[in-house]
Amino acid sequence: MKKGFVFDLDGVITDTANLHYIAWKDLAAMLDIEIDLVFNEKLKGISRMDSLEKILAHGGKENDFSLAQKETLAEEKNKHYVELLQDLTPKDLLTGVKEFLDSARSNQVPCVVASASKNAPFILQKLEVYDMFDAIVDPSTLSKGKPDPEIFIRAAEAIHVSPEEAVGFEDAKAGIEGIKACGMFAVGVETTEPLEQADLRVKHLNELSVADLLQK
Ligand SMILES: O=P(O)(O)OC[C@H]1O[C@@H](O)[C@H](O)[C@@H](O)[C@@H]1O
Ligand SMILES: [Mg+2]
Repeated sequence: MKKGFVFDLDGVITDTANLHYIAWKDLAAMLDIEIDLVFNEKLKGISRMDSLEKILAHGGKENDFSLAQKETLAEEKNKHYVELLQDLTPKDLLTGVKEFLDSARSNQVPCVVASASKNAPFILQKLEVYDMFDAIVDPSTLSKGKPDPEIFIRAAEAIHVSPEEAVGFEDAKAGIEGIKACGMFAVGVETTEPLEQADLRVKHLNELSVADLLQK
């Protein structure tokens, strides 16, 4: 029997990958580095600083900046990204998300967000679903990013269930890996990449029933 739901944000609740891409592409261009949509796939689920490191390495500039300079660059990208987030509305919720969260609430299943994004609270407010979650893990308090299971273990703790009693929803391979590494049941929300490691694979949350998942 499952007792709680753990959600990734980007790619599961809403799709902000394209907004991250626009902001990173501009920053990379400023540094004379070109990135494309294929490369952008590598940035899904990983932290802001890890994304910057990957972009710099892609352009052969991994040793060109001090830590302070990299922090300034990451901050600049985030400023642009947050500007792009201003236009987010409840229409940007992915298919079936609102209905699924409503159903979880009516079944009294606690829900928690486990996202690498420091902008998660703001995004959830813009989407008008902030109040549907019992907790949001603060990624700045974590020592390791996905695929490490730390964020999912902390998420389960936040809603007072064990990882084995929780169902995790993820769209990225690294996320599914983290979910499975702590013994959680993994639902893979497949957008671009196949998620073979997931226990259950769907395109949209409207393919799922809360009652069925609780029986897993
Ligand atoms: O820069 P933020 O909002 O803190 O986000 C960190 C990461 O959050 C993840 O959810 C995204 O998939 C990554 O692409 C992003 O880099
Ligand atoms: Mg994601």
